[in-house]
Formats: sequence, structure tokens, C-alpha cells
Amino acid sequence: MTRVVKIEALTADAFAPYGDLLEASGTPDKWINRGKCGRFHDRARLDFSDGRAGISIFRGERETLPLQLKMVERHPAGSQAFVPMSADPFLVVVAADDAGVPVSPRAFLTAQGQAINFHRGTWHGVLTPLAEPGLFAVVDRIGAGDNLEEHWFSEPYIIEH
Ligand SMILES: NC(=O)N[C@@H](O)C(=O)O
Ligand code: NI
Repeated sequence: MTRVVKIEALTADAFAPYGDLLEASGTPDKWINRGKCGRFHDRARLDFSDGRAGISIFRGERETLPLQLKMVERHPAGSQAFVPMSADPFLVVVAADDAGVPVSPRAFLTAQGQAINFHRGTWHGVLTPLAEPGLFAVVDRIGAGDNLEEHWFSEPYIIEH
């Protein structure tokens, strides 16, 4: 039986068990640059354990919907942030953990101006652009040791609107 995951709109509350939603929403925490810039300060829980923070640029190939979700992964030693460098929405997939096995995947569609940070150890789908050129700044752990655990589902989930 095909398991379907319906796409949800990304909200801070819905995403809270998995990570942080980064966006310029509400009143800025600080006004800087002589009042010309709102700073939404320190909005993500970053964690790089024994490594260090790095910023990389990802240029991902666009995916189309409905999407087959065959695998999710997690980074046991660090958080990972996806910051789009375009105005295009992208797909964010997460799952809960049940004794080391990802369960109950959820899929979110970002709105323009939204970025996300997966908390350390959160099961997630890999970077999934929905438009070209799929450019993202990615903030994650640089360091020794293995920081990637993959789980391949016995049957893919279908992610759709
Ligand atoms: N492997 C890698 O650098 N990227 C993945 O972690 C991902 O979540 O896209
Ligand atoms: Ni990842």
C-alpha cells in the first residue's frame, strides 16, 4: 500500500520538534544600522559538537512533485541549516525517530524568505529545490568523524500536495 505524505505549509510551531524556522517575521529583536535594518537575532539552535561551523554553497538539481521519498538522513554530530539564495520555495522533509528508525515523515513547503535549521540528529530529506538554479547556503558541521546516517525506506513514501 502506497504511503502518502501531504505537503504542509511551513510554520515555526509545526517545525519546532525538528528544527528552527528562520524568517523576518514580526518585530525585529534589534534595530541596527541607524534604524535602517531589523535584526531577527540569534534565531537558530546551532550545534557542531566537536567540530566547527562551516558555510558551503549547494547548487541542487530541482525536483518535481509528486516526489518519491526513498531515504532520509541525519547528522548525529551537528545541526544543518538550508538558507535559500533565491526567492523560490523549496521542500523540507523531516521525520520523527523511533528507537533509531525514522517514522511519520512530514513535508513542508517554504514561503519566500524562509530558511530552516535542522537540529542535530533530526531525520530529514536531503536538500530538495523545486526550481532552478537551486542555490543554497548551508551552515553545518565541519570536522572529523562520520556525521551522516542514512535510512532507506523499504517502500518509498509519495510526497504530494
Ligand atoms: N550531504 C550533504 O552535504 N547534504 C545533506 O546533508 C543534505 O541534507 O542535503
Ligand atoms: Ni543533511
